[in-house]
Amino acid sequence: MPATGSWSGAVAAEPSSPGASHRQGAALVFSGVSKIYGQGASAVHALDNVDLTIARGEFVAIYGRSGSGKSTFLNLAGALDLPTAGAVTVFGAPPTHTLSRADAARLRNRQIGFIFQQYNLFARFTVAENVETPLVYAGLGAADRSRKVREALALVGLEELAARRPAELSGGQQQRVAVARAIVTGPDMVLADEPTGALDDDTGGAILDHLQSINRTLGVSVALVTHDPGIAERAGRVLTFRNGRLDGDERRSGAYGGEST
Ligand SMILES: Nc1ncnc2c1ncn2[C@@H]1O[C@H](COP(=O)(O)OP(=O)(O)OP(=O)(O)O)[C@@H](O)[C@H]1O
Repeated sequence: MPATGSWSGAVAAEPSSPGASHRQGAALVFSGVSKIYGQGASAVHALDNVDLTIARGEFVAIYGRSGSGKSTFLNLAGALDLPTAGAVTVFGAPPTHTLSRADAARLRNRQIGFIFQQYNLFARFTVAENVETPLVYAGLGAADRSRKVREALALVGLEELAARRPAELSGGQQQRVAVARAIVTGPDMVLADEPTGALDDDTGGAILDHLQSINRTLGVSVALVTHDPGIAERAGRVLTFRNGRLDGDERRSGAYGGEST
């Protein structure tokens, strides 16, 4: 595979829009994907020749020890970073390394929702304003934004807290705001990096329940990074990484997303 680790600048075809024919087929394809940070003696092979496909509607745990390559996987899957070699394809769009930065940003905004361990909310914005942010980037009008924000907050049970600021919320409530922000644009896939890592078991379990509900009722694919086996076993499929290699691919019936695979 040719080295692909920078934005080519070439203007790729417009990524598919939600509701288009990509609703059938793969959510995510990794073909011979490697990621090397640094060069020479200090080079770190964070991902090593990874091949995998995640189908539309799956709920997948990305599992492995610290340093196994989980976050690197998520960054490549979300077109936040590029592989050093190989190709990453998201919902049938051209491979991420062929997209311009603008096309990659559009792909992220339209089709991918991100959730992080530390919530990453804007402290000075209200709950509603935080959830509204991706809709502003998407160019929606004020009335549509307001309706979608209300719907997303209702999905996570936070309508009453719309006017508060993040510092006035519990950790679990802040993560529910992050979930609402991740789904407000109607993405096809949610990528979550240790979303329960900062929460106690019960509160974290409630976040997983929200993600399950989004997966089941909206058909949104979910890829959730965790180093916690108890969380991984709730997913319909567990992809285990070890030293940058895909070391296991286990499907479970009856778990989240288990029926759809
Ligand atoms: N920007 C970077 N520069 C250099 N090395 C990096 C960079 N990001 C990650 N790495 C290295 O790549 C390897 C994989 O890191 P990654 O963050 O993907 O692992 P992880 O499984 O998510 O770990 P954790 O569970 O601790 O977050 C590690 O050895 C890490 O030190």
